[in-house]
Amino acid sequence: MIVNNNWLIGLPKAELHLHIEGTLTPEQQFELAKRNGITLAYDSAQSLRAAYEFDDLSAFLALYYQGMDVLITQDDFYDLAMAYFERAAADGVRHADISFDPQAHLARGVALDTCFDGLLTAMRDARAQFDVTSALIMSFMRDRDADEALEVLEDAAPWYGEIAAIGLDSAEVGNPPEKFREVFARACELGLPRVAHAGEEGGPDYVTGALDILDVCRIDHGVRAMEDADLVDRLRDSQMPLTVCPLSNVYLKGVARLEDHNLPDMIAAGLNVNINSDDPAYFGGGMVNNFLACVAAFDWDQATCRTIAGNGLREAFMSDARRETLLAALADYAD
Ligand code: HPA
Ligand SMILES: [Zn+2]
Repeated sequence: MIVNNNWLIGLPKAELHLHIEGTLTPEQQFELAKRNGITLAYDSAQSLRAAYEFDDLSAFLALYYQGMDVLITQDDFYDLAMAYFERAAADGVRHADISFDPQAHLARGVALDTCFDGLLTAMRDARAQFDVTSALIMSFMRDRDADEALEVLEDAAPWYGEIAAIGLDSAEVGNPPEKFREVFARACELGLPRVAHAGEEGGPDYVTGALDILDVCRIDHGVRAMEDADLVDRLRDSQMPLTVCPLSNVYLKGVARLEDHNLPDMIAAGLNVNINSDDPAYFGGGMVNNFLACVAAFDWDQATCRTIAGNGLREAFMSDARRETLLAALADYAD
């Protein structure tokens, strides 16, 4: 059966690797800049979008962290997240694990409670308005000091009950997992699950480090794990979830074309992969666009799309009841 746009929208999906700041569209950036009396370095949303040409992760991160300067108030975080949830719902996303970078906001003088209150209120409202459930991942920036991350982790104590996991993102190469050994050990002590970006631009040793040193329950990206056969065996045997972001890898030049991506090899190796949009405002759109791109590049059929969607639903941070509902909806979903 042909896999088309409408079928993919109806396919029950979870998104596990999504930076909420990466959902900030140029149009919303201008809207929030105006609301907060900020002058942007671009004269229109169109010219800002035209600047979205990235040679690598660090070129993207420079623009990405600059973009979030418009997020000042609780309402800004709320509106950002609600706009994402509305688009995600239209894409047939039924659950999203959304991550945010508190340090990027604290460094600009935006308090933790501003971020948490705005995001958590939006998450609650999105469930009621769009039937999209969600979980929150507090991510640390690996290019900043580990001491700072530890301090933020302690300062987030009032919200431990609201945090599904801690994460690790930003510039990977030169900031290996061992830099965050203490932070992740503390999170473990606090009973907080852990995920980390690894093997996006960094080599397979970053993935091994995330497993051995950070004791993560999911690897974000993980595509370069394929360069180490023993690691591939380990990931397959443990069925460690890998949150792959196909269009992100193309936009950040990890691969020249999606056809060159090793995602089909990962699936053939028996790895537990799911697909995600990472930063949809920057990398060519949301979940349906990522699925469509894979269908076009790898000739995926409905069965493959179902398997990948099921992998996401099984590994997302959601309640057992919600998972049961969504897996039943997936099983019932017609060809
Ligand atoms: O793809 C990414 N990698 C690392 N950090 C990030 N922050 C947003 N997106 C990314
Ligand atoms: Zn990411």
